[in-house]
Amino acid sequence: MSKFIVVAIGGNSLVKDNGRDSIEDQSEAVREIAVNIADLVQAGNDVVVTHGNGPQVGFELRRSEVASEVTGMDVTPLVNCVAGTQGGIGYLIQQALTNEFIHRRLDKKVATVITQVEVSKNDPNFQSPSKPVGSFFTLEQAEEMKRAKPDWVIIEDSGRGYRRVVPSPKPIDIVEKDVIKSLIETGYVVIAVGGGGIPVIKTENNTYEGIDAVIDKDFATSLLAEQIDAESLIITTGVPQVCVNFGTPEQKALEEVTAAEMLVYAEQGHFPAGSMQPKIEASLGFLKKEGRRVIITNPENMKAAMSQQAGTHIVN
Ligand SMILES: Nc1ncnc2c1ncn2[C@@H]1O[C@H](COP(=O)(O)OP(=O)(O)O)[C@@H](O)[C@H]1O
Ligand SMILES: NC(=O)OP(=O)(O)O
Repeated sequence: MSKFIVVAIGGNSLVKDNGRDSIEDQSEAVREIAVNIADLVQAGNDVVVTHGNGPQVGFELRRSEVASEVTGMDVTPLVNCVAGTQGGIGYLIQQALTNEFIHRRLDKKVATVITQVEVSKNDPNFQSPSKPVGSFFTLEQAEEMKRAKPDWVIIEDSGRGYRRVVPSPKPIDIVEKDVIKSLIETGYVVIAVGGGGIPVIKTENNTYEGIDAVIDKDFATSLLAEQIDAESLIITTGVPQVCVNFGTPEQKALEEVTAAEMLVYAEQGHFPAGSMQPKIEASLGFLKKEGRRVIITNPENMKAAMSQQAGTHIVN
């Protein structure tokens, strides 16, 4: 199999106004990202796209909970909210990329694969929710929500406000990996493991069944990149570079660092759980094989980052 670039799009980078969940805003953000991805494809790279859904899956769940309170309809299980957002965001990316290829007269087809990702029902992360979803709250709003919803777990999210968290088990296997590989080998630009994939567990009969959780898309993306033997992983997020001492007067952006150096920064506590830490851990997992490269940057800088002029580059 030839070498591929896997591009992961952060769920937060698709949201402009966190309170609104506007499809118009998401479409615009996706169209901007599609231009950058099309540049990679036009330059001759085989590209696989993955994306997050943290904000969107929380909005979807909340919509369903509020509708249930008003109408008595059943609340949509979290796993189905993941499936819904995977389809909805996949559609936006698929259409934006297809249109970009039409504009450029590039003979490229795009396919989104509904992807199930296996997790263990015994994963300890089911007991300690850590994945931030949905809106950001102020401290006052968070306290009010905790009083109204005693079963919610709410944490502070990287200095950006307070958010509800849900269980986030580690991905073990990508159920549709062979379908994804075949599509890539046939020349498709594939969108897969959206929202970290739909979490499923293996039953005693060796079949699959959904389980309520949101898998971190950075871990699922790293596993996919591993399983298709990708050469590079580009993680796009809300910042142009990874920093040490983030959000303090001593903040310093990282340009090129080795995996060993990044591990030291991680151990020193520079990367918070639920935001930058999973990206770094997923990157270090992918970099265990020689010759690979991870780039972390924002969508605007993706092209410049490919020629080493932007972003944080992590190498072996
Ligand atoms: N050390 C750090 N360097 C850069 N950004 C950081 C750091 N620590 C936390 N962040 C924050 O984490 C965010 C990325 O996490 P998040 O928004 O949850 O990811 P995603 O883009 O996948 O949705 C960045 O946009 C930034 O605000
Ligand atoms: N599922 C997931 O990790 O989404 P975000 O990238 O939006 O946090």
